[in-house]
Amino acid sequence: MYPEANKGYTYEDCKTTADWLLAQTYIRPTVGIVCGSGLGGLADMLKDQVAFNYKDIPNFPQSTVHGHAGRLVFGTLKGRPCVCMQGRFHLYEGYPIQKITLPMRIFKLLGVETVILTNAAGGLNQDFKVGDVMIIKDHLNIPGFTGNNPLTGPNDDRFGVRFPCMSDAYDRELQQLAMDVGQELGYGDFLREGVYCVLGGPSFETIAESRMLHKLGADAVGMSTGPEVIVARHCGMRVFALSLITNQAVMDYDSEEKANHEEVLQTGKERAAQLERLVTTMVTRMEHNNYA
Ligand SMILES: O=P(O)(O)O[C@@H]1C[C@H](O)[C@@H](CO)O1
Ligand code: HPA
Repeated sequence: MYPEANKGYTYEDCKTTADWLLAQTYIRPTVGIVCGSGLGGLADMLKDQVAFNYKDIPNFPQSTVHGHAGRLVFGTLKGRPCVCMQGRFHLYEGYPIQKITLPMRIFKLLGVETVILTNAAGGLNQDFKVGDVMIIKDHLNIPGFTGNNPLTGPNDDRFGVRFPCMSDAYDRELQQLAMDVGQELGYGDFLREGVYCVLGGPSFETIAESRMLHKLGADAVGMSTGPEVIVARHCGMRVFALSLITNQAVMDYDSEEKANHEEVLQTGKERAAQLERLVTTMVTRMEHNNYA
């Protein structure tokens, strides 16, 4: 009925990968972290690291994008066992959507309960500035509008239900925790919240597209995260996600600005330290508050 749709992404395939990883490390992560473009430094915050190159992990895709190292790092953050993807996969790399989201199911089978995702995104909200950090409260999954949803294909009830709810995709307590922690750390001036819009990429948006997405209610636009969130929620993990506003989407025909990946990586470098501190402090507090 769904030719090829589940080939290589079945429960058994995910279990093989998870069991292989569990056999190589004593760390049993309850928090899974995904690093966005230029934000891989988060993985370096982990102590007692056991790291794997994606190419050595059975059934794992390879990173092809500059700024995505392609390593899965196990370790602890202030004593809390974590696993961190230093590099994620995107639709535009040519992988089927089930493949780019496969790591979420492997996280689940490793024992992860809470997933924290970061990404680089273009700002659509005119109040946002480059360097702002947006707590994602919701998303517009544009590939899903045309049927490119990671849950397409036979449903395996061992992961989750056929028709999962997404109105509670982004955990509200974790959003509040991020706000609280951000304020305490003195990040209030650049901490925002908003709606993230996923496109397929790799071309950046035209002016008309950016204007349309803004009118539709998006505050930031990017090329990832939404599909991972859908799969993470399908299998019952709690989700928190952040966008670093690395550039302003061009919305004015008189503008000389041109979106480019170098600017994205540069802004990532400039904000990396604060982003890492925000996430690591949150992880510590999650433990303290029994969040995960
Ligand atoms: O992995 P993320 O979503 O952070 O990567 C963004 C989207 C594109 O891959 C790239 C564009 O510069 O950064
Ligand atoms: O402006 C953008 N558009 C889409 N994806 C992005 N990732 C970083 N910046 C952008």
